[in-house]
Amino acid sequence: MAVNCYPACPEPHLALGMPPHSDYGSLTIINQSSTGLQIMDHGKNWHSVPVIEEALVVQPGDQLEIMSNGQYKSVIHRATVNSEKKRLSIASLHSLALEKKVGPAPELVDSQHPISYNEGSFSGFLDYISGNDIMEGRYIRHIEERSMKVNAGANIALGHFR
Ligand SMILES: O=C(O)CCC(=O)C(=O)O
Ligand SMILES: [Fe+2]
Repeated sequence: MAVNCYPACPEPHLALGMPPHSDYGSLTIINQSSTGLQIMDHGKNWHSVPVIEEALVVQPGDQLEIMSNGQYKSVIHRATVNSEKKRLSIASLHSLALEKKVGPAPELVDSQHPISYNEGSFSGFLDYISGNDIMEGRYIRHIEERSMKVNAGANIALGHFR
């Protein structure tokens, strides 16, 4: 579980509380004290997630994208700050165990839907983010690119935040 506290910021247009990322786990459940969470759509536009009384936000993470062989996509999200008040969020991150290898479900792989991801793990994710700039690339794209190179025998350039 992560408890995030974002103090009021005098110049919110110049700062972010948390940069764009996807969570590695399967599902993340978020409770936010005020608006600030934003999600990216396929056109790379940002949308604020409204605060709805007694409702929680549930976001698919990278493990769900991998296990579903890309049928579900993990959500790219970020946290903005505001000039008036401190914001709190509580994120309950649900992941398989640290060393557990996660790959596409065999039932979802066939000639029409070739394997799109190599196996990943939470520890692989931690190694990746500790050695790379998270603004430059995502772990899930890293394991996807590797598998696409292996499958297609070609180096396919992929955009970072998709
Ligand atoms: O503060 C938020 O709403 C987002 C927090 C978040 O993305 C995270 O803890 O991974
Ligand atoms: Fe997150």
